[in-house]
Amino acid sequence: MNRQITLASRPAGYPKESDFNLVEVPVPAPEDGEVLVKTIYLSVDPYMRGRINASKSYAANVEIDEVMIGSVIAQIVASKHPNFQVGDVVNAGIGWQEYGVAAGDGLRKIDPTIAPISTGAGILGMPGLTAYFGLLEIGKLQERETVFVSGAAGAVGSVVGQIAKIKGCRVVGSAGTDEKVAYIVDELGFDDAFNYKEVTDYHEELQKLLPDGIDVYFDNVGGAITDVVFPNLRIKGRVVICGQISQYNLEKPETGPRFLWNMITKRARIEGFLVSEFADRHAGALVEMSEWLRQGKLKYHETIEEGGIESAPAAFISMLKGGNIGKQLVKIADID
Ligand SMILES: NC(=O)C1=CN([C@@H]2O[C@H](COP(=O)(O)OP(=O)(O)OC[C@H]3O[C@@H](n4cnc5c(N)ncnc54)[C@H](OP(=O)(O)O)[C@@H]3O)[C@@H](O)[C@H]2O)C=CC1
Ligand SMILES: CCCCCC(=O)/C=C/[C@@H]1[C@@H](C/C=C\CCCC(=O)O)[C@@H](O)C[C@H]1O
Repeated sequence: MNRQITLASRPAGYPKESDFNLVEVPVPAPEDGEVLVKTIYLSVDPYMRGRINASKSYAANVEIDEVMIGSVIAQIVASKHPNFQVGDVVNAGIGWQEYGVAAGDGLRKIDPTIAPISTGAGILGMPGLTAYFGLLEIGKLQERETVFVSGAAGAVGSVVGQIAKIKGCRVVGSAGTDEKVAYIVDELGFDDAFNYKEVTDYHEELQKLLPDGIDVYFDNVGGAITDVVFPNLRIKGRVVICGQISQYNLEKPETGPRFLWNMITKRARIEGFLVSEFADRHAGALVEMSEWLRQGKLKYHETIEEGGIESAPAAFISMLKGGNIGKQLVKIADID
């Protein structure tokens, strides 16, 4: 049998475990052009919070009793596609379930000789690519500039800071615990960082840590931290809107930012993006990122919930509340 997590109810505020159901269905069979995969690691990501709301956003919602949306690192157990063999490891968008059928066309193979396969959902997957394209293409980062990244100890933010260091920049990050602050400074090489839950005056903190101002702000969180970036921008600064996680679980959205006149005086630019816009360049970026990983210029951490498919809701809620360092995954099965 195949165990799946379905959406039971639409959460108000933070999701609860009771917003999800565990159900059992028969394992499906692949048709021509398809593969049957067994999930090894399940990825839980912030964007999933938006997909379980009632109101439509930029992408389709998960309906009640539907399997939760998501991508997995999985092993092929049956193949009816000429390019895939039993045993191959792939990244497949089958959602929160132990087994699933996926179309072979467009499926990304994971090379287990480069790094552990779990990285295909993290530093060598969608979050790593988000950092790469957000910083280099949207942020147009130049050597020796100054960078501030919020959500700096997470899957995306931790890579943003390291790429900025590779480019010779001064990098400051914000994160929600002292352990995370120590991790990004001591392990990842950020120049400085602060715990946004302890610091009360963000403006004063940014003036202290980045006294010459910010060339590129990589925004993963939005809210009060983002508000105070605007007066701290340098001339021609760039604000990259990657995510706004501080707002995803609010029942009533906050107002702001109210410092946008700084965009005029600083002749600055603000731009949102989706990593999927760069899909035709993902493969090339992964080659460069893999090489940085091999050279030790990029490091990563994963927070892995070992409790199987039934623990996916708890891992998702924990990630939304800051329980992860680096990429949050759920281990579903061992690889054969
Ligand atoms: N534009 C795009 O294409 C993409 C955008 N994203 C966005 O990037 C951001 C980071 O994603 P990802 O790296 O996967 O997730 P993370 O690994 O960073 O995990 C989420 C983190 O968000 C932080 N957080 C939660 N609530 C708040 C809050 N109120 N204020 C500040 N921080 C908070 C927590 O860390 P802490 O302990 O520091 O609070 C938590 O660990 C998200 O906003 C996501 O939506 C991700 C992928 C693609
Ligand atoms: C208003 C909500 C903003 C949410 C921003 C965000 O987090 C967007 C993320 C996705 C992202 C990932 C979506 C699917 C995962 C693909 C599977 C994989 O490669 O591992 C990207 O694809 C565009 C946004 O939908």
